[in-house]
Amino acid sequence: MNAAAPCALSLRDVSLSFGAVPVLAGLTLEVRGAGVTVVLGPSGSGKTSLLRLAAGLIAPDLGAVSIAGRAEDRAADGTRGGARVGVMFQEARLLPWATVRRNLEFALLPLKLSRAQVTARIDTQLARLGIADLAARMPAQVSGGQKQRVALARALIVAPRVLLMDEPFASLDALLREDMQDELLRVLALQPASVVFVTHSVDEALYLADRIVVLGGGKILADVAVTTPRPRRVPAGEPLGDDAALRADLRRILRGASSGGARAMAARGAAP
Ligand SMILES: Nc1ncnc2c1ncn2[C@@H]1O[C@H](COP(=O)(O)OP(=O)(O)OP(=O)(O)O)[C@@H](O)[C@H]1O
Repeated sequence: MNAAAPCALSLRDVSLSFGAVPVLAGLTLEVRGAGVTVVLGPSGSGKTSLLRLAAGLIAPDLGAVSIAGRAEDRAADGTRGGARVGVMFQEARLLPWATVRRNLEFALLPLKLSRAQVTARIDTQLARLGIADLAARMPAQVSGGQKQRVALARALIVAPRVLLMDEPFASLDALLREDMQDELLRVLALQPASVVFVTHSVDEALYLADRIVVLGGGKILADVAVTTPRPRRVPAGEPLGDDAALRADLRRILRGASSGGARAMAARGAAP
């Protein structure tokens, strides 16, 4: 994390419960600069809740949440920012009654662009994701993988400073999932953003992350930088080279050994 970069996302002493169910307990997390921060945790550890807090969809019981989305932000083409947070979920959540192009147009509405700017932005984004030929199709006429590409295009088209992604590739088959992971990294090289990416897959975390934050028991159990050079893909089944030890640690901590796992990570030099 670049400590000098402006804060993209900040959760400070955040607590959240649903009725009697405590989910987050005094959690503090800061994300700065461009790069992929993966939030990793077992089912029910509060990953989605953390993302929904970040997106402003729910409010914490205690603590403060702030996210870059300020009106004074300007996109690369000089237009005003408006909603400068992109969100992507496990399901594409496209408007079923609108073409792919119209779906992207709706995402751009808050930016109050001219018609020419809207057209140019959509054409650029569709081309960047290799789906220009889908522009006139309805969501029901595109495949699951294509839908997620459209959803990624829709999230990126506002040139977000922060991109929140909740298991966006979890419903895809293994090969398509790998393609989308590569696609995400490729597009981020063209349009950098602070990405907060939720997953429960250790392999996905190690492939994508610049930083991995492990959630458990309502808190952050481990916070590690992943510095392995990209590309990190290896043939299926083989350990991830330099990351093999980290991978083993992450698996241990996720297996519910929040006590032993956290200590192992700390012993390895991970920031608590
Ligand atoms: N709207 C809600 N009302 C009541 N309880 C909720 C609500 N949303 C989440 N929870 C509960 O909060 C806890 C954390 O849920 P959350 O979805 O954030 O976890 P998660 O780590 O994303 O899980 P998963 O990996 O299974 O998606 C769970 O016990 C869940 O049942």
